[in-house]
Amino acid sequence: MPAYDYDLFTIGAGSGGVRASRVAAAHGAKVAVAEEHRVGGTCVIRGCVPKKMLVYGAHFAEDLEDAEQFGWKIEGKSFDWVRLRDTVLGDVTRLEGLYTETLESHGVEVFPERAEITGDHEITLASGKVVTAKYILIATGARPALLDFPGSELAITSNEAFHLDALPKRVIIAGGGYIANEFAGIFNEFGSKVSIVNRSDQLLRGYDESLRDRLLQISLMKGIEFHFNTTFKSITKNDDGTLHVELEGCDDKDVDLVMFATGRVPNVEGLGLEAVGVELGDKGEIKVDEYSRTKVDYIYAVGDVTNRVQLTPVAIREGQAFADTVFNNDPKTVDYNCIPSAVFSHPPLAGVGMTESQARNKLGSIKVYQSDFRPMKNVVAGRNERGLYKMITDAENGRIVGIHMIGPEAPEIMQAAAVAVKAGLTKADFDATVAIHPTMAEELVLLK
Ligand SMILES: Cc1cc2nc3c(=O)[nH]c(=O)nc-3n(C[C@H](O)[C@H](O)[C@H](O)COP(=O)(O)OP(=O)(O)OC[C@H]3O[C@@H](n4cnc5c(N)ncnc54)[C@H](O)[C@@H]3O)c2cc1C
Ligand SMILES: NC(=O)c1ccc[n+]([C@@H]2O[C@H](COP(=O)([O-])OP(=O)(O)OC[C@H]3O[C@@H](n4cnc5c(N)ncnc54)[C@H](O)[C@@H]3O)[C@@H](O)[C@H]2O)c1
Repeated sequence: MPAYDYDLFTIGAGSGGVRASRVAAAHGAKVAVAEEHRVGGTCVIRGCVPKKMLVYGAHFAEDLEDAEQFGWKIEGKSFDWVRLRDTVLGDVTRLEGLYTETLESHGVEVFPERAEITGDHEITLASGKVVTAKYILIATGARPALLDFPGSELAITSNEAFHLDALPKRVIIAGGGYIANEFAGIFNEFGSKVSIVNRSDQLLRGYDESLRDRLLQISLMKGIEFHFNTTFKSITKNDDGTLHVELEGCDDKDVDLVMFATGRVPNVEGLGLEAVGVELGDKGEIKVDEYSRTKVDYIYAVGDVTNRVQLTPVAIREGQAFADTVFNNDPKTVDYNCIPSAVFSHPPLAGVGMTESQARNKLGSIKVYQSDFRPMKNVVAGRNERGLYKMITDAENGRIVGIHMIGPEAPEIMQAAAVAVKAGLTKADFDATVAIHPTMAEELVLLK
């Protein structure tokens, strides 16, 4: 047996890499991790966490507006983007410190630099240092996909959105998925004129059709513009520094900012994967088996770089399962069935299990229960915005196969409802549960 410098070398200290490294070290392994940007990865540094803080900040716009109906007179209110931006960035730095501390307190050595595989069991760091490891874990995540057309380099991505010097008066967001809808809500609440430009006529593919329609309706009502079946021809800079955007499918637009939110591509380039025999799939993702092992028996990969489900809790589970399997002799796989998810749009939406059309195709005979209601707070505020909850059951046995919700706090409510769906409960189990009144969540046990 050759002697290696480390039992495990992890490339990438994001959601998957941090969990895997920490747990492997707790199981007694000698572990090092390399991070080329900042410890914490996408989710902590420029994803879920700062995004959610901006969503909170943005929502005050509506709360302050609604407050008047509840008797509050708020004079001279104004919004300071730089103050919010710096508060968020400050908290991100605090979290980065905590993640680094957790790694170090578990005895994981952290290299703040890029790493590449340069030979069998061999990793070379940007500084030139060469180390060896018995196992290598690739947890390099993904990066924003960029569109390619004349002037496309003038656009930003979510990476830059957290650092803007000023809010754009007018912004075009390309794409119709998670990031496009979340940032459309954020910018719109802050007062920017938002236009979503989407190449297809579908938003948020994979979510239940009724929720997608409802989000579109409400977003239009809030003043967000949508241009479907529209593509980019060019972006040029006007004399005053604003951007002229030529579009195919709708009129040209002059805006202050264009942001691409058109998916994410796995970070596999320049890692030396081909040379050691790691196999890639059609989208450039690392191909792995159910234990996250690549074609090379000592190289594993977890998280977005494998393009299974691009969500932080999934990357974390994959990292945990890898560490338990390899370093605790406790083979574990991740169960991808019934993963709940949410879009932190305004209002947010959330889903678990099959959508109505998926269930109809798969099961044939289904029952759909739904509640289309105006939350009490919206009624008092005079806000004409309705929530929609849907439950899809297998008509044969009443088992719930999907729950879908749009409305205030939908993701918070969904986390608990997802336990019931995962556990295979039936509509009758929900009916047997006494409501908590008055709540929005009680709609779930009162569905007709
Ligand atoms: C704007 C945005 C919002 C999001 N919101 C949510 C949300 O609300 N909920 C949710 O569940 N998910 C959300 N996600 C997705 C989530 O962030 C990812 O699924 C998750 O971070 C994936 O974790 P990972 O460990 O695979 O990769 P990452 O967290 O991306 O970590 C990979 C790390 O590897 C580093 N790296 C890459 N190559 C190298 C190299 N050669 N050497 C050294 N280091 C390297 C990178 O710098 C990075 O830090 C969001 C993503 C974005 C972009
Ligand atoms: N709340 C959350 O959990 C959350 C939030 C943000 C991001 N994420 C994760 O990050 C991933 C990336 O987010 P996203 O919004 O960039 O991706 P997405 O897959 O949700 O949406 C991508 C959008 O871009 C469009 N698109 C793709 N290629 C295009 C092209 N060449 N030209 C024009 N349009 C194109 C698609 O039609 C789609 O509407 C998500 O899939 C998700 O897994 C999760």
